[in-house]
Amino acid sequence: MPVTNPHNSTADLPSDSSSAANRSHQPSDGTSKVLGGCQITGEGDESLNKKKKCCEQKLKEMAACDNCKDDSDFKRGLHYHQEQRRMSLTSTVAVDPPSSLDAPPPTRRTIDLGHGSDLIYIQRFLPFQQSWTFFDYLDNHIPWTRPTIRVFGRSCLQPRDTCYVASSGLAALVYSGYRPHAYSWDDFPPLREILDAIQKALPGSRFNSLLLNRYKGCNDYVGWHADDEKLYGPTPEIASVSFGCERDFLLKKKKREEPAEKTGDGGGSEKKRLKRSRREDQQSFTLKHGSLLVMRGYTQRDWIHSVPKRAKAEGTRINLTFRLVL
Ligand SMILES: O=C(O)CCC(=O)C(=O)O
Ligand SMILES: [Fe+2]
Repeated sequence: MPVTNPHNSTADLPSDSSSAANRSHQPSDGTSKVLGGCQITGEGDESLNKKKKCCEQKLKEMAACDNCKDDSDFKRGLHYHQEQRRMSLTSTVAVDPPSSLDAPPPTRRTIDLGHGSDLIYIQRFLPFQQSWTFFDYLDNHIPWTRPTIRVFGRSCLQPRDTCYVASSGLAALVYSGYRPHAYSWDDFPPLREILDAIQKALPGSRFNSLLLNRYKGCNDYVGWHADDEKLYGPTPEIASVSFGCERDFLLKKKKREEPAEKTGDGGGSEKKRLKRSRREDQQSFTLKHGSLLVMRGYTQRDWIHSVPKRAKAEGTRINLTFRLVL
């Protein structure tokens, strides 16, 4: 399977032409619930490798496990918000969340992927209610388009809505034969507020462009790709903020050609090594409403990522990826 630049090739193929990798790396939806048309998983903010353990301890350690404890408050608040939205779809969410949502400061997790790649995940990066206000603004004011792109010589509709914002004078972004118009930051003042919050959380980091994606339901997706285009340099930092319906974000290590080790044990230790490496070479997050995920170092060189289709993700999700064009 070719590794692609962000929005071309397999990343944007229609589902009927998705690769085997696209189908085989999707964790089960067994723990999901659907509340008001939006998927809320029963899981915390950790990678799947750790989530199961967290949930097993849930009953024993409710007092000690912040994520489990926070999650139920979060779900209650989300349910509450959706009720309010149902009652007043035109309002810009001027309702207060339950008071138990006020408290905890955002917890930051760093995930070392090895070999100079790492991730930061902050589940509650933006306050819950403010995040719905951003969601409503973005949903209604961004000039979303669903462009026709060219993939392997074929024209197809990109499987999600998109928009691009960039500072003036930067090299143009072109992908899959499509060159998005670069809107100005001044056109959408709330984007600056989000950018300021990111820069405060990541001192020393700089971003001057933003790719926006809107997934309008379970069939919208982004296929496996790396954002490894030359205009971002060798170690791009990409800050990704999510609003609305939770979706899974998968990471998978790019394949390297490695000669098989000869161990003389009938292949037993080789099998163990492969099993271990398969586990270590995948990460999965359920990206929550108001969360921030940052990919850093060599993540784009050594890993690919995707947001696969999810039958139960009926609601709309908006994702913003802030990048620095060098
Ligand atoms: O929607 C997401 O979380 C990821 C989007 C993405 O990978 C991209 O825009 O390059
Ligand atoms: Fe990406």
